[in-house]
Amino acid sequence: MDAAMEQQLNYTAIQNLALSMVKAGHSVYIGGQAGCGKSTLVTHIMQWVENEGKSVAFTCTTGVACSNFSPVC
Ligand SMILES: Nc1ncnc2c1ncn2[C@@H]1O[C@H](COP(=O)(O)OP(=O)(O)OP(=O)(O)O)[C@@H](O)[C@H]1O
Repeated sequence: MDAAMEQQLNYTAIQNLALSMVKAGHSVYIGGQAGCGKSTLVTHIMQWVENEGKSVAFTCTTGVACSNFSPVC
């Protein structure tokens, strides 16, 4: 994900914190109430990882959960 993409999304402070921690190489648990932006952030983290030339392994506990990530599942 490039800087323009991050700017366009206008992430919240907590989304930016999680993103910066991922970029720093930390393992991050992303949780929160329904609709707070978890899936949006995870999708863009996956895009960022791929843009870094790395592979992404993505799993969900159910098919319904995975349906939120149609571009990758
Ligand atoms: N920083 C943001 N600013 C504005 N809208 C946002 C932001 N992050 C996410 N959204 C929007 O909020 C909506 C809910 O986001 P998302 O589906 O990522 O939430 P979620 O936490 O994964 O929800 P759920 O727990 O129900 O699966 C989407 O329409 C998404 O585009």
